Amino acid sequence: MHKIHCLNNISPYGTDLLTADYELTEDAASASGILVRSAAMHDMEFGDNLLAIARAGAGVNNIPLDRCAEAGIVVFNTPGANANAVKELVLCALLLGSRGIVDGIGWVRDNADDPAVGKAAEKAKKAFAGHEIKGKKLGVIGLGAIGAEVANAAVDLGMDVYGYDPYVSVGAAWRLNSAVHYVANLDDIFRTCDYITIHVPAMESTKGMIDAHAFELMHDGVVFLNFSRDSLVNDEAMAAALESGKVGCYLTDFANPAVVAMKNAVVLPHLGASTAEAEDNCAMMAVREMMSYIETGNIANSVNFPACDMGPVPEGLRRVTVLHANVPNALTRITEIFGEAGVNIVDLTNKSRGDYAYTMLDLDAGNPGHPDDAIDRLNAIDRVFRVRVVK
Ligand SMILES: NC(=O)c1ccc[n+]([C@@H]2O[C@H](COP(=O)([O-])OP(=O)(O)OC[C@H]3O[C@@H](n4cnc5c(N)ncnc54)[C@H](O)[C@@H]3O)[C@@H](O)[C@H]2O)c1
Ligand SMILES: O=C(O)CC[C@@H](O)C(=O)O
Repeated sequence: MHKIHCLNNISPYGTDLLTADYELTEDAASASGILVRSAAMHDMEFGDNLLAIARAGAGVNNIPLDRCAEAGIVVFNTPGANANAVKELVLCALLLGSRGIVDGIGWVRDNADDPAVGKAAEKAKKAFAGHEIKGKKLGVIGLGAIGAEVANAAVDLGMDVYGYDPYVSVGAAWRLNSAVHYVANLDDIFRTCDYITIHVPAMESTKGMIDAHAFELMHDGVVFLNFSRDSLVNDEAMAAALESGKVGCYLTDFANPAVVAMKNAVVLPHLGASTAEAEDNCAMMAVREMMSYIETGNIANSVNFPACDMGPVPEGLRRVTVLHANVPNALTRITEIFGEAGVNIVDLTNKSRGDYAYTMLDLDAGNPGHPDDAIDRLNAIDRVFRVRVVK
């Protein structure tokens, strides 16, 4: 029986997919799998049984990816599963940043007791007039699942769209509307656009990438949208840019003490992926990825180990998997050990990704040799993180 712990509320559409071989547990320390949304895991101790963490969502900055890799824990996310939800909220934010909607709603609330509110509104409304987004220039930083959807939807709304992503995947580039202008230099997005929206992951390399230099290049009154993570924007520089009018409006999904105090900031409580549809999609994808890894060793959509797929375990074979460091000679050591134990390797896949690698081996169970000795010897290899007999 595999025990699964949910660190956050996970849609039952996901947990209902767990078969009779699984049970939910309140005890994270005994779990083989953890399902999580935004809960912070950096200070968490992980149990020895923990094989996988599946993030029902895109961002994985709440999970210590390298520590997990070195403990033999595969971390998954659910790319694209909540992209439409975020895209729709970004479109809403474009309009909130263009028209006096927020202040207008505030005015109506403040005047709710006035019996002549209708007449008063006709006089007051000139204070809340705005601009149309049609024909305006939108810069999209990051053209992954969300950025590409935002860029395409903005083209459909008549915007002139500029996209920047030096690492764009072939799939995402293929999905982009050909009307999106590809920009090779980020500064050109800052210089050109009336609206800028950022859709990149929070990493050391993207921390504070929207800084005083970026604001210096922007148009006066630019509207800036951040539905990715607050660490991407330097709050001090943003506060100064809002104060001077360089940024006309900052729309962010990430409340913190600095942004809630900013003039002309519209702050939402991390609502980007909070739709029933996105929560269901993410939960189902996370549970499927985790079950597939536990039952077959196949890895899809991991963020710390390479994708690797040998299909279901063939009848009559035994599958062993090895999570290890991406170092010279690792594969030779692994195959040598099985050879010396008299175990025939019928099929094998080895993939690497950055510092980490994964080897899957299907072994001849009819002529088993001494597989237990082999497993002990594999476990003793330096920089082997986990050896698992899947079946
Ligand atoms: N507000 C929310 O509720 C919510 C929901 C989902 C995702 N997010 C955030 O949005 C981010 C993006 O999500 P996604 O699903 O589009 O992810 P994704 O992985 O599909 O796309 C990210 C894109 O950013 C690009 N990129 C990386 N570094 C870059 C850089 N320095 N400059 C320009 N581009 C860069 C990558 O090449 C990739 O194409 C997530 O990492 C997460 O932090 C927020
Ligand atoms: O789980 C959520 O509500 C937010 C998820 C979102 O920030 C993500 O990165 O996918």
